[in-house]
Amino acid sequence: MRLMVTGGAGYIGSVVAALLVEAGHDVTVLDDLSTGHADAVPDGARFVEGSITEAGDLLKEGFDGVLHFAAKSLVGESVDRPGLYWSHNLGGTLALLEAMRRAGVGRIVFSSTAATYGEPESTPIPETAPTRPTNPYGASKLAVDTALSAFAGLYGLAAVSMRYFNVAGAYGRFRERHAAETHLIPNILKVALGERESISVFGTDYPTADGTCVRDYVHVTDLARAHLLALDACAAGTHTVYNLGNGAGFSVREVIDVCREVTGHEIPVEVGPRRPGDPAVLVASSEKIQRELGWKPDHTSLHTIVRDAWTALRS
Ligand SMILES: NC(=O)c1ccc[n+]([C@@H]2O[C@H](COP(=O)([O-])OP(=O)(O)OC[C@H]3O[C@@H](n4cnc5c(N)ncnc54)[C@H](O)[C@@H]3O)[C@@H](O)[C@H]2O)c1
Ligand SMILES: O=c1ccn([C@@H]2O[C@H](COP(=O)(O)OP(=O)(O)O[C@H]3O[C@H](CO)[C@H](O)[C@H](O)[C@H]3O)[C@@H](O)[C@H]2O)c(=O)[nH]1
Repeated sequence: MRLMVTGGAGYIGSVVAALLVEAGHDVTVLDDLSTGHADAVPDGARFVEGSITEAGDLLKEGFDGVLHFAAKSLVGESVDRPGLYWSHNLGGTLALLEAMRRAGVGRIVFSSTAATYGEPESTPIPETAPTRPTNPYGASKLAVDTALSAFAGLYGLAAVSMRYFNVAGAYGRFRERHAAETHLIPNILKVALGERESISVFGTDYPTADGTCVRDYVHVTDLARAHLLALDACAAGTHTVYNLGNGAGFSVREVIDVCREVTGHEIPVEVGPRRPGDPAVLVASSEKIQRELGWKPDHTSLHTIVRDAWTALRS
């Protein structure tokens, strides 16, 4: 297929672009490099520097589908600058959807997020759980999911929203490389590399076994493979939502222990206050995508996820 990957110079988009090229697709990456890196675009993919708000002319070249990763995705920043998140994530995506409609591009796979659910009533979280986002980032992604349903119903768009839980690990050289890094695993590994003194643990008074937050870490390669399945399964006039996670939760302290094992570094810890808006436990039920598309995570061991991130970081 001839495919456009928005945000393909970023962490997850670059891994998906690499897998698409390997699978023989004709891939064009559209990325404004606001948080991505031109050298993360895989060999064999064409790179166009630009915004999703200006995708119209490019789309008219003729594409079979779009994989849409481009977004602002820092929860804390979204609380401080909600307008930026609404205009960038919702406004930007609406412009992209209109341009796709005008160009006759009828298929999209979209990066949604566990943040659309907010504080869950129970875990693991299925796709049928209430969506009550607790920050503008999650709200803007949920609004896009709603728009995708409308475009599917009105214009026959084939759309899939992938709700990622905590994405981690690396695929070869393709790794997480954010200038303003907020995610737990890359920040712990910076301590092991000597780029940070210690890791702050945000809260030890949660109602969990060791008092720290529990998250579901999914390997980026497993996550990326799911996109290829979704692309094939897209059906005209339907919008389908899938959760993507490992189905197992690890606490912040458990993650730090695994990072110690993998790196051999003592990783000093500082206990800090809770980070506003962090739910205690977020674990996915990925039963729907396993049942409907036959997806199964291969790299479920946290040790493997951290090892791959560590190897890529040092290469
Ligand atoms: N990393 C996670 O754990 C996680 C979890 C849930 C959802 N997501 C979603 O997955 C997607 C990818 O996340 P990531 O971690 O790879 O982020 P990233 O910041 O590494 O990648 C995003 C890419 O999009 C580009 N971009 C941003 N705005 C753009 C625009 N208007 N036009 C063109 N390019 C633009 C950036 O330059 C960057 O290369 C995002 O939509 C994010 O919300 C990520
Ligand atoms: O330096 C740090 C960084 C994080 N944490 C903790 O580690 C856990 C994981 O935090 P991350 O920032 O790595 O990930 P989040 O769970 O906050 O965010 C992820 O899940 C969200 C859904 O709620 C969004 O989808 C978001 O894009 C995705 O990265 C949280 O409990 C957080 O409080 C620390 O203790 N110290």
